[in-house]
Amino acid sequence: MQDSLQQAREMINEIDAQMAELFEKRMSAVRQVLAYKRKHQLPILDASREQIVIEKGCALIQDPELKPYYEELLIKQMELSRRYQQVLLETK
Ligand SMILES: C=C(O[C@@H]1C=C(C(=O)O)C=C[C@H]1O)C(=O)O
Repeated sequence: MQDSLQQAREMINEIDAQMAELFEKRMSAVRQVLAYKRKHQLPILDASREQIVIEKGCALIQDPELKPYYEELLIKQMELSRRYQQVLLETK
């Protein structure tokens, strides 16, 4: 039991490390999007793009039970992305 708990948590640690790396990469791409928006005076929020991100993302999830959780994660991620863009816009 101890062993299987430890194994599962090690797997979670590895997955979290990969996700942290991907999160930084995503935010780097977000900075590039912001540079374009700044240049062309576009708003941070693009609701139609967010809908596409959600649809494409959820289509990648195999287990239907997990789809609503993943959708929530994507929504939160984009909210953070917009907050980050707002901070960059105000400070840099
Ligand atoms: C990054 C963008 O800005 C916002 C954040 C998004 C995201 O994090 O995926 C998507 C749409 C926008 O509301 C974008 O327009 O692509």
